[in-house]
Amino acid sequence: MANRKLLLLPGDGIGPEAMGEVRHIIAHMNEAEGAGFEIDEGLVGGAAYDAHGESISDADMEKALAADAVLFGAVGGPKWDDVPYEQRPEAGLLRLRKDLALFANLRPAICYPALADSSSLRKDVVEGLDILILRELTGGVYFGEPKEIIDLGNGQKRGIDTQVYDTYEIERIAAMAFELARTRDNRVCSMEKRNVMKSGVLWNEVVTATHKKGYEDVELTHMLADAGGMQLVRWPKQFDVIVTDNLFGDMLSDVAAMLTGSLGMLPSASLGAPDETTGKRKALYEPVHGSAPDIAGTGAANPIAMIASFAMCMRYSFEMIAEADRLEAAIAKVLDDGLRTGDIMSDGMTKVGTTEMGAAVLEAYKASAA
Ligand SMILES: NC(=O)c1ccc[n+]([C@@H]2O[C@H](COP(=O)([O-])OP(=O)(O)OC[C@H]3O[C@@H](n4cnc5c(N)ncnc54)[C@H](O)[C@@H]3O)[C@@H](O)[C@H]2O)c1
Ligand SMILES: CC(C)[C@H](C(=O)O)[C@@H](O)C(=O)O
Ligand SMILES: [Mg+2]
Repeated sequence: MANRKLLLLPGDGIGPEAMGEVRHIIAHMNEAEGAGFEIDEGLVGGAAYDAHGESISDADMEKALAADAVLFGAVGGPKWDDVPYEQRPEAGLLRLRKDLALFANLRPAICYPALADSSSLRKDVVEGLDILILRELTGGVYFGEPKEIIDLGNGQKRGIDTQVYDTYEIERIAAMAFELARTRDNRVCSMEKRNVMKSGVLWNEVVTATHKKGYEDVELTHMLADAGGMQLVRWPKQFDVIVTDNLFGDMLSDVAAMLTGSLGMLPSASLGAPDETTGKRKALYEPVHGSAPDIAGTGAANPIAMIASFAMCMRYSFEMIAEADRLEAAIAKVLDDGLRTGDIMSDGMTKVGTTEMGAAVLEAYKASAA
């Protein structure tokens, strides 16, 4: 039996609720298909803060470093609004990204056929949509120094964040964008704000230079990130792969989420560089959505983003392509059958909660066994 080490970090709010559905899928795969997932668990976010006063412990960081892949739920919520900035729940996620060196965040936005009517945009704008936002994840304004609030002594304070990018950080994400594009429609659009930001000027230069180093078969275009946001809602199907920095990628992927119907639909994969000896990448898989405090505890959360994140985990970390395809097809099947959580509900459909949706996906997965 294959030995596949997975660390589950369910986190806060709807994180544990959505993760519960993935747990059932993993249990089935271990029992019925000999998948050999070896599960460990840890605490992150507010749950970790409540247990030991920090958003992730060194012991759980060690587990994350030792795992083949990490499955992450969501962190945050009003309960922790007043904890010190360094210990806020979100800091646990940022530490995981930084310490595991997960520089590449793949955020696919796919509009399932059954949901073409659920977007706030017209059906013809989103129907058949399949784009990939590749977000740089360990640099930029998220991690640049200085990052502080200073007292100016005249009754004023100054908040400072620093946007920093070095050549190598842009090169490696650009190369990844070109490589991913080759597996898709072979087109990359790079987004920055070179008209305002020096880091944008460098980003544009380095992406262009990287393109010339063996990637000229891929079509490369550039767009200012604000115009990119506009084009994403005007005619998103013009894009294939969008490569952009940490902050623009955060915002543009939430915009892209609404093209698919709901934030509850969007999975993501965060990958590091291949290990020099084993070739394996460190990896963390998480839904794009947060802890959704407004619906946490009500059993209404859509578990599809979390389940689809597990499908990405099988695809990218374990080369379980057939299983990933089957799980994604199972999601499409339950949507075709008319099952909907509240966030994607529309007239004539059957409203279900988290557990019913998760169970239906698992049944559809089981039914697709060869
Ligand atoms: N990766 C993460 O852990 C992550 C990501 C984003 C936000 N957050 C944190 O989550 C907290 C809440 O942030 P927010 O409200 O801005 O964003 P959010 O993504 O938690 O929620 C935004 C809206 O989308 C809805 N929604 C999100 N996921 C859903 C799902 N699976 N099913 C149904 N509806 C869903 C919510 O009910 C809410 O109305 C904050 O503390 C924030 O920092 C964490
Ligand atoms: C929770 C927060 C730190 C995170 C981010 O800003 O990257 C989230 O919004 C995301 O998109 O994963
Ligand atoms: Mg975000």
